Amino acid sequence: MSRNVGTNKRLRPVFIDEDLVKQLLDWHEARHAIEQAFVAVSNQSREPGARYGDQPVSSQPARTFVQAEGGVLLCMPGFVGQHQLTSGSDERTSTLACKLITSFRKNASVGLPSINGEVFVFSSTTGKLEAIVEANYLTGIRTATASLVATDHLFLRPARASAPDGMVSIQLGIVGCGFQGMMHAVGFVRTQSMARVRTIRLWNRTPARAAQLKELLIEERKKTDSNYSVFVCDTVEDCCRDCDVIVTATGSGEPLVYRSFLKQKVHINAVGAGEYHHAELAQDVYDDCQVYIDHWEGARKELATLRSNIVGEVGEVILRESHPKGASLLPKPDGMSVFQSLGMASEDVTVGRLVYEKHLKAHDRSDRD
Ligand SMILES: NC(=O)C1=CN([C@@H]2O[C@H](COP(=O)(O)OP(=O)(O)OC[C@H]3O[C@@H](n4cnc5c(N)ncnc54)[C@H](O)[C@@H]3O)[C@@H](O)[C@H]2O)C=CC1
Ligand SMILES: O=C(O)C1=NCCCC1
Repeated sequence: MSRNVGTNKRLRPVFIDEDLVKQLLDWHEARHAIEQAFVAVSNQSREPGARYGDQPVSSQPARTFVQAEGGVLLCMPGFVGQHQLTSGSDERTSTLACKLITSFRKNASVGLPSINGEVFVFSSTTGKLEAIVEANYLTGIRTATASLVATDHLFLRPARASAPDGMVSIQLGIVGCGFQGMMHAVGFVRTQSMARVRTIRLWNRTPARAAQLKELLIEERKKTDSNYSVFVCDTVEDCCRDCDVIVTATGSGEPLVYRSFLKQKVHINAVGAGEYHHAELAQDVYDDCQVYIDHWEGARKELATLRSNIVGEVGEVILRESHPKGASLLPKPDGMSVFQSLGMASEDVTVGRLVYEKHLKAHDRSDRD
């Protein structure tokens, strides 16, 4: 009997570590993977007869949380069917994966990231585990990219469409300069075809962390041939002042951003999770904005106490752009929009698959099942 009968050709799954993930993942390809995830989830949310046959579908239950002494373990399984790996390609793939990720807030005191995870990628035909992808950087780039995609579809595209030269420039505010704040700031400066970044305002509870991010963004300015200014702000109010786009990425359990800090028209990506997922913005912000989510299934569970006008999923906004039937879900032209980012398994599924496929391409494809 062949040694592989009853097992499979590859004896062990591929392990793709953080350094490799950083080499393999690119902001533009990640964007396509995240758009596919958003669209797959929203296509699936439609009535079966109203689904688009040319778009991906998904299966993604609400994630589970297991509380431990020092933090929490999240289990995030998902399947995305018939998604495109690269923009414009005819090739489709289906991916089954599960991210296991922990959030241990006090890890900074022992020099570790507070969020640590892995994505397990399975064959969607045999169910065999094919790859384990370290998912700290992956979670950073996928979460920042989800905010970039939401910002583009909800705020920048409409702004570009009404700008005489089709160009938009923004003042960006980053409230919380930890790992996610840093990834979001870098994401905005690396993808300036969406909007030129004019100014970046930074606030962090410990100002030294904002100062560190300022240094990094000054380095990025040279690499990206940009000319934005970067300011470290003493207060959240000062950070938000005159911003067009804001990212909140803290662990705060208390409101940090109030309506009076904000311009009339602003887009906020609310990413951080304190005790619950909508703690960073004050009720007077939620009273006056339109909220967009990544997925209803998760929102029903994790945003159950949110009092606001939830318009719908970002993926449904994207689907209606390309298949213009029915009313537009876009924010009111002079209103405030909030992308309430929970984070969802489908994002890790499509980005995990992208990393794995790029790894196979870069190495020996022949070891594939
Ligand atoms: N929506 C999503 O998909 C994801 C959300 N997250 C959430 O994003 C947040 C940031 O995560 P990371 O940057 O990885 O963590 P990190 O540990 O690198 O940074 C945490 C940040 O929160 C700030 N912070 C903590 N408590 C605060 C308080 N009470 N008031 C003001 N600032 C406070 C810290 O100063 C720091 O800037 C967390 O809440 C995390 O759960 C993380 C990953 C994905
Ligand atoms: O979606 C994720 O990944 C996470 N979301 C909330 C905090 C931990 C990681």
